[in-house]
Amino acid sequence: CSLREQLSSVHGITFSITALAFPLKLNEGYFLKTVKVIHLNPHIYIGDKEIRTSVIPEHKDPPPEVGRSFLGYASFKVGELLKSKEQLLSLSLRTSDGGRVVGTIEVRVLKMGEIEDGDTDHITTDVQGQKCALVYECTAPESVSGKDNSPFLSTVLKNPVCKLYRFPTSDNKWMRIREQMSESILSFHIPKELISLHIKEDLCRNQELKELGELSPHWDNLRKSVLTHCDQMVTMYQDILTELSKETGSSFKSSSSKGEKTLEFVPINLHLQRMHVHSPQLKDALYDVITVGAPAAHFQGFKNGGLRKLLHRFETERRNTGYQFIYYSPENTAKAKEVLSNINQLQPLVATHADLLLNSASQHSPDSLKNSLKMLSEKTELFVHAFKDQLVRSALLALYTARPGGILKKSTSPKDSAEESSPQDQPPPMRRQDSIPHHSDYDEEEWDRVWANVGKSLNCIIAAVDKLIERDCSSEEGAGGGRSKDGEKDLSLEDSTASHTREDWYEQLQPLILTLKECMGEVVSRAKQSLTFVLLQELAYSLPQCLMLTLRRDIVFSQALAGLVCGFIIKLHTSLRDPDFLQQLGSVGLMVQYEGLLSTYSDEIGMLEDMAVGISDLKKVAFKIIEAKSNDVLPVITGRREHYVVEVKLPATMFELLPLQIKEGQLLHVYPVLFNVGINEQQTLAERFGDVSLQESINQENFELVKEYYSTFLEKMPPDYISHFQEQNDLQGLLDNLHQNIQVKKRKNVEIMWLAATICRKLNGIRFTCCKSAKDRTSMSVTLEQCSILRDEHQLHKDFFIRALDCMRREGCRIENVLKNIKCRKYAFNMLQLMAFPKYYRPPEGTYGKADT
Ligand SMILES: O=P(O)(O)O[C@H]1[C@H](O)[C@@H](O)[C@H](O)[C@H](O)[C@@H]1OP(=O)(O)O
Repeated sequence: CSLREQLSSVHGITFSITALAFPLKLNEGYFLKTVKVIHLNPHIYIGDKEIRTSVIPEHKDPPPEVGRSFLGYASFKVGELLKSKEQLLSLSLRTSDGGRVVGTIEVRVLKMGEIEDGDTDHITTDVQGQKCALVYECTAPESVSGKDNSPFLSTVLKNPVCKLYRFPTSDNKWMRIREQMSESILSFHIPKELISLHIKEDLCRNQELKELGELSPHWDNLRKSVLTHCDQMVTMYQDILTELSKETGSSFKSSSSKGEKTLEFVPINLHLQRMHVHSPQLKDALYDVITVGAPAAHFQGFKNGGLRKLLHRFETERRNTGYQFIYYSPENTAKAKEVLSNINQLQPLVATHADLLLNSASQHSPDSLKNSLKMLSEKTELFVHAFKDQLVRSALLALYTARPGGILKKSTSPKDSAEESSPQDQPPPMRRQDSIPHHSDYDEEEWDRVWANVGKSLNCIIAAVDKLIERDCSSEEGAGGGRSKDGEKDLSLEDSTASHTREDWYEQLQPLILTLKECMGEVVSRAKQSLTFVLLQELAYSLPQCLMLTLRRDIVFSQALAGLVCGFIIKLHTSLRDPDFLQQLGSVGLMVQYEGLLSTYSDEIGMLEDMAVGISDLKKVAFKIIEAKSNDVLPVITGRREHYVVEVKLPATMFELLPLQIKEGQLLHVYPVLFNVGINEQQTLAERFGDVSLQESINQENFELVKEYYSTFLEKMPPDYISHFQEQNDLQGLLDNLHQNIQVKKRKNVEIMWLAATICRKLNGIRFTCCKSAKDRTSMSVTLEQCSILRDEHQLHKDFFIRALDCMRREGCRIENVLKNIKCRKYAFNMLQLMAFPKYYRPPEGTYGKADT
């Protein structure tokens, strides 16, 4: 510290000195291990001025072990070092009496990160001797106003840690801050839900593969091999689920467990980080950030990169390798899964409505019959519509050629780029587009006939119902409504007519319903088989690799989804009384903004590649809010890999507050975006010797997504709201600024994160901050964000900005987070690392150091 103070007064040279003070070459095990007790005291000169560097404050007596552990002195002139050819001095280390040489020490110039930009006023943000205003712990998680932790939220959030602070405002009043950090049982609940769904989906697909019918030997062998692997995968998912189910009541996976196989689906160190501000003359305000380790497949590792690269490479290879299978584009494969899922849902639905119609017929109730018919017609139309896809036709043909004896006799020229011919028992040639075959003998119209029969039989039912109702009316009129002339009911006549027509209605409709079901069965069986054949192609290429990629994607998605659901529920809960928010939720959807602090160097490249795909996959999720009918308010997930619906349950009193459409089950969408800025020493290396293009393209792509979201927001929210919103917020200005910052290619441009976070908060979105473990860098970032908000929105006294920041980092929730993860109260940074960090991301002295992470 004294060195820093002295150096900072020497203009122009501080940078080199700070850089010099720490990287004394201590990378040999011996030195590293002993440096703490050696008290290596080189004398540093600036010009003629000698500066002592010592770990022992000059005014204090050396601790007793110094005599035993003191190794030696060395001194040098900075000028000499700077002038030296290699920027390196090799010095003899002498005993304290200046006699014996006890070793050598190398001193070299090292330029790191911001230090190079001349930003060297201090290594850490600590202001020595200036304690923060006030901080104390509180056990109960009550809010400043005592309102924001309802029993509902506490069913999801667990083990809160709370800290209270008091900081002065610029007009010398006090603001009170409650910082809260809670873990969530969703960390485990969502992965379990999701894995169960994967098992269900995969079992169903495996069954459909088995039911594909007779295939020619080539395809049959392929199917057998696919089934063997797929069954193994299901077993693996089942084992993981069994293991996870043993973790009853768990709500936290520590950073040190990130590589554990059985916990792979669980997000790392997931927490709600909340700041509740109560400042004089201003409204109370809540600021939430979900902090979580970047969703990534740590157990599988990053040797070959992460999902973004792996998926791209896999798809390119698959497209270019016309070998033993038919190539369907990812879009077509996804469509096949969608149609299959629609069929599986719609067929039983149509069957149910058909039975309800018969039920109405047997009750002889015209109104009920009309209603049942309406429902049946609607569902049957949806059913018919589900098959209206060229893919079903081409898949039928492909399957036809794969049946025994179904060899292609001649190829026709492709109708469009998505349909080319492909001989089946021999490897097809290389092709870049979908290689769907054609067959001259194939009767395409047969499918049309089968398909049209569903519509035709529905029409028959409609006509029959109309006729029955018509006849019923006229017979009632003819019979005088069953009344005698004097107005008395002629019971005997009514009874006989009723029993006759009741029997008639049921009997007349029943065969028609049977025909409809048969026609549907025929369509379903053909379409299902053909689309399952498309899925077989997806699995056929590079089988184990394909399944490992699916597993990796499932793992990453599960971690991302757990965080999202947690964020969504908290956001919904805190904004339930805000009608503008609810309107935005229903009509625009919610922006979910992720701040990534990963470096684009070494393993973290792979993590970032995983994270980018995991977050982008969240687009496939929609939320639905339902009324809780019991004490079980945990969310339920339905759907399949291409599309999930998360049902969030709200207690009746809260559910009542929702707009009608949402109460009626409107699907609520989310718009995930990710901005990443690496800040550590690894990022310095990436910038110097590596590649930052991954970060650049992610930021660029996601900026476009934010822009799109904002235009939808402007379009869908009411004009009055928008004009008020625009008066209050210069969102366009922020967007332009963000865009410029993304374009400018400045090193460690943390402005990008601040702007993206501000845009998200202004647009009522959900904030996330992530690094590898959500422990060290994340803690620096969220505390900085909190203090910046206090400064910009709550008039924190400017002299207290750094003190508040240090105070939060030293004594706030985040150091507890570190403790909770690694059982040690130290951020896992060393001096060298911190020198590379942007200034405001450095924790105070004494809070960081070697930690066994
Ligand atoms: O929470 P993180 O910032 O991902 O923790 C890092 C830390 O930044 C780094 O300095 C340290 O060397 C470790 O790699 C930490 O990661 P762990 O996952 O090991 O906690």
